[in-house]
This record gives sequence, C-alpha cells and structure tokens, in this order.
Amino acid sequence: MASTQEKTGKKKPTVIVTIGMAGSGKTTFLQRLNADLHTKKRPPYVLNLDPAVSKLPFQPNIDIRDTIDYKQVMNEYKLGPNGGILTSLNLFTTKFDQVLSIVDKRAETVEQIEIFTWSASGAIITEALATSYPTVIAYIIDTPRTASPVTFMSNMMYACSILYKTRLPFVLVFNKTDVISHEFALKWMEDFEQFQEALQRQDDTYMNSLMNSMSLVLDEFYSHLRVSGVSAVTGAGMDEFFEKVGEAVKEYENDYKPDLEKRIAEKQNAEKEKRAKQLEALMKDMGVGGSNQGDGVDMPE
Ligand SMILES: Nc1nc2c(ncn2[C@@H]2O[C@H](COP(=O)(O)OP(=O)(O)OP(=O)(O)O)[C@@H](O)[C@H]2O)c(=O)[nH]1
Repeated sequence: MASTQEKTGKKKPTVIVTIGMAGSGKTTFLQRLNADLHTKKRPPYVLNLDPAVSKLPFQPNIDIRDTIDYKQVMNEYKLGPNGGILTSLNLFTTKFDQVLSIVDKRAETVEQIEIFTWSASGAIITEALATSYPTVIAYIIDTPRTASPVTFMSNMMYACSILYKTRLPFVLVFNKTDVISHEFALKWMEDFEQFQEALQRQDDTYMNSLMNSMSLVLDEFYSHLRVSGVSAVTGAGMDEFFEKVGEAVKEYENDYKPDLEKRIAEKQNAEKEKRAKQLEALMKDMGVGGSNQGDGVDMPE
C-alpha cells in the first residue's frame, strides 16, 4: 500500500505467479529467474505450491511438499493425480495465513520478488497474495508446440480463462525462443486475419467457425496483456520480461488494487447488512423491539 510505503519507506515485493501447461518450461523458467535475480543482487523468495513436482533445480523458501504428502493424500482420499493435487492445495490453503505472515516478515527487510509455482488452480491463495502485494501472472507457453494455429488457440483460451478468473495483470511468456522465434504469435495476436489465414490453410472448418465466434473475446483478451519472448535455457529476453513485469505492477496499482479494495468493501458491507438483519430477526423472535414485542418471551436478567 502506498501509505504504508510512505510511512515505513519500504517497497513492497512483487509476487510473480507462474502458470503454464505441462512441459511449457515453468521449472526451467523459475530456475532462470532465480539465477538472474541473484545476479542482480535481488534474491527472490520462492514458494512452491506444486505438490506433485518430483525435483526442483532450486531450493524454495517455502515448499508445500514439506507439509503435505501428495501421494498419501491420493491414497487416503482415494483420488487420482488431479484430485490429489487439488486436495493437497486445499489442505495447504488452510495454513496460508501462516505462510503470509512468514513472507511478510521476510519482506520487511529487503526488496524481493516472490515467485510461486503450481500445477492446479489456487484462486484463494492468489487472492490472499494479491490483497497484500502487487501480484502479476506469468503464463508460460511452449512456443515450438504452439506454432500450429489449433494449439495456439487452445493455449490462448486457457490463458484467457485464467485472466478472467484472477483479473490480475498478465504477462504471456513465450518460452523456448532459442528453438523458434515467437514472431508468428505476435503477428497472430496483432492481426486476426493472419491467424484466420493460418487456420484456413489447415482446412479445419469446425475450428474456423469456432474461431469466428471467439474473435471478439480474444481481441479483448489480447488488449489486456503483455507479451515477452524468452529462452529459459539461454536467458535471452529476460530483461524485457522484467520490464513487462514492471508495467504490469503499475497496472496492478492503478486498476486492480482499487477494484480489489472496492470488492472487499462491498463484501464487508454485504456481511454487515446480513449480520444486522440476522440480529434484527433474533431480537424480533426474542420479543425485544419490533412488532413481536411483549409476546411473552422471558429475557435473562
Ligand atoms: N530449448 C529449450 N528447452 C527448454 C526451455 N525451457 C525448458 N525447456 C525444456 O522443456 C522441457 C520441460 O521443461 P520443464 O521446466 O520441466 O517444464 P514444466 O512446465 O516445469 O513441466 P511440468 O513440471 O511437467 O509441468 C525440459 O526438457 C526443458 O529442458 C527453453 O527455453 N529452451
């Protein structure tokens, strides 16, 4: 919060929530981010919220796997892999206020970037973080595997659904640009006709008609995001990524935070009104005030 910053002179750390499809390069990207930030003498504070990840090439500061045994959760609740991940995350969410208080203490000393990775959705955790810190979603894309219009489309739809769910500032990170440049994606996002031409070349009439009906949604989506192309392996494009994160933080301060504060105030008001109504109904039932007054209910002295 600006006022808190002014009082304490402390800059709030930025939270980067890393999301992406399996194999898109999230782990490698986080490893690169971790290394770059250490080089810049801004060591990040890393939270791992992926209970199913087997090996991480870096040491997270807080790791869901230290508290929750994902395989045990699967056995105990008789769940498959996805159910196991979600239930583990739900169990961890109940402890998230403790996690936040640890992060808060660490964040008082240095300017850091919080990184956070997961395989399943965690709207409650994201909102808890976004209430306290400038929070940005980094959506990682496997560029070589997105070069076909159909996979590009499904990836964009998935990203779009996350954007609408979280309402947080977004940076699309086209990874693996050492294999293929993300230029084609930039063209498809800037000019929908070029994308349609690419689709038509595939002669898929179902996808074409789906695309036509989705074009407005996607146009709106593209206007809300920032794009960067990186190679997590070589480190190319990371400076541009940090610039985009900086822009996204400004968007958080200008748009997201006031909206979030409004939503919280509305929730609190609705809660207050509900409680007032419940109290009024209770008083009525007890015969204190209201039209039922004096209907014979004995009040304790
Ligand atoms: N060429 C190239 N390969 C990459 C890059 N980033 C990741 N990879 C490779 O892509 C594969 C998947 O990378 P991971 O970092 O494990 O991907 P992930 O998204 O964490 O995967 P899951 O844990 O399965 O969700 C690995 O073989 C990486 O070496 C990159 O920038 N360039």
